[in-house]
Amino acid sequence: MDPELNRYILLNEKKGLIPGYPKSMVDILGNNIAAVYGPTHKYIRNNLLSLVGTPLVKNLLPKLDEYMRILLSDWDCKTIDIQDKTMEVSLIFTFFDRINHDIKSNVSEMAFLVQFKQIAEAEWSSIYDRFKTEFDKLYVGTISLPIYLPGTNYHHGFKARINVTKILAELMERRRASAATCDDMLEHLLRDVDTSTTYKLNDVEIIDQIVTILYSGYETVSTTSMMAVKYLHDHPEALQQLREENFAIRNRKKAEEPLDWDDLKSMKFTRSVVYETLRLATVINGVLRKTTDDITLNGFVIPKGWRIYVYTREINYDPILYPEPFKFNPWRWLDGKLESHNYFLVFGGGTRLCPGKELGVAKVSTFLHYFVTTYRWEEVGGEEIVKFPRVEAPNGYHINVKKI
Ligand code: HEM
Repeated sequence: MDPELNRYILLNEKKGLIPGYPKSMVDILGNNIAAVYGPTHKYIRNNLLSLVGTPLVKNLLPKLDEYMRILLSDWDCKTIDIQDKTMEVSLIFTFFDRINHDIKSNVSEMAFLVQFKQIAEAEWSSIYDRFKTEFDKLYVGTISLPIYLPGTNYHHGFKARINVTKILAELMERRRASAATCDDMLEHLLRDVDTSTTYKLNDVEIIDQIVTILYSGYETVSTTSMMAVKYLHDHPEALQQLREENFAIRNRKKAEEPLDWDDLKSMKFTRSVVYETLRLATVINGVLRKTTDDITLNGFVIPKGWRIYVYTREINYDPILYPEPFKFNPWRWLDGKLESHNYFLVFGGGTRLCPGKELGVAKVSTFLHYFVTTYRWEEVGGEEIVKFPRVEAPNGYHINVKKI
């Protein structure tokens, strides 16, 4: 829990502190970015950065904006399980770039499904169903005990990984056979659009990258979006300021005009709300490392092959860094100093600093932009939200939504 030691470990992978994720995760996620180190990690990471890194957020914003409008367009006078809905926020636009405007009227469709149908036409809806079912099993399998017996989550997850691979391989085959070009991540991976990357990924690596992107951005973005709604509900003064900031942007734009990069950069209070939510409702409690040799840390010898849980959660509640640490106070982030603090490890650090950081913040911010400028809401009430060991609403988080 020592912030200095945690930071040292994150910054010193080269000294033999490599990722040490559990067997279930490695077996099911494959030889992905979290399982590799050294030069292999470098090229896999560079490729990922070319798909989801900060400079890309600028290009991805118009689509993100469009999908978010669609996702939020039919919530009026409904009771929404925000936990369920924000899952869709996290999945938005991983694969597919175009939206079929004809199906906008059927907007209760999940954003992911909308994208699937659009790209793949008639037969894709069946692929979507298969994919989502398998992906959910895969997800649960990665956090299970690695006991390969029929009926266990690990066994289901293992099988699901085989099926996900099969579905993605089919998808790639079709895309390669198609003469049409798309402007999405899959296209980028297949056609090697990025000429700055000298290393060309093989098909197995491409599939690993797709699974990694879906996996890493899934719970992080959705839980943060849900918790931001919760904190804003409980703190009307913060909601008021957030609304003012976002209405000011809407008022200087035409109704259908999407958010652009300058808007996003100007949303300082929105960003502060996202950061304060990430701090208070810690989605990733820590990261795992493994020693490649005996190593001395703070006077203790950690033997070769031991795992270290770099537990970063408690740093978020350090009263010296964050006075009144359990108070939701987005204003503490406004001057930007805390974001660059040495002990701000919400997105990890060193060579593994989250490559999807700005994309994740952009997704939650765009969601909040449209949510608070379109709707007001009340909690149905009586539902519990647990913050440890996982942030979740065991029975959902239901709100009654009305157009402003
Ligand atoms: C907004 C919420 C997010 C949080 C709090 C978060 C947090 C983190 C943390 C703590 C790590 C470090 C893991 C380690 O050191 O082993 C990490 C790595 C990573 N994140 Fe995120 N993340 C978020 C969003 C995303 C999104 C949206 C994506 C992708 C679209 C993404 C992709 C990744 C990948 C691929 C890695 C591995 C990097 C590497 O090993 O080099 N993350 N993230």
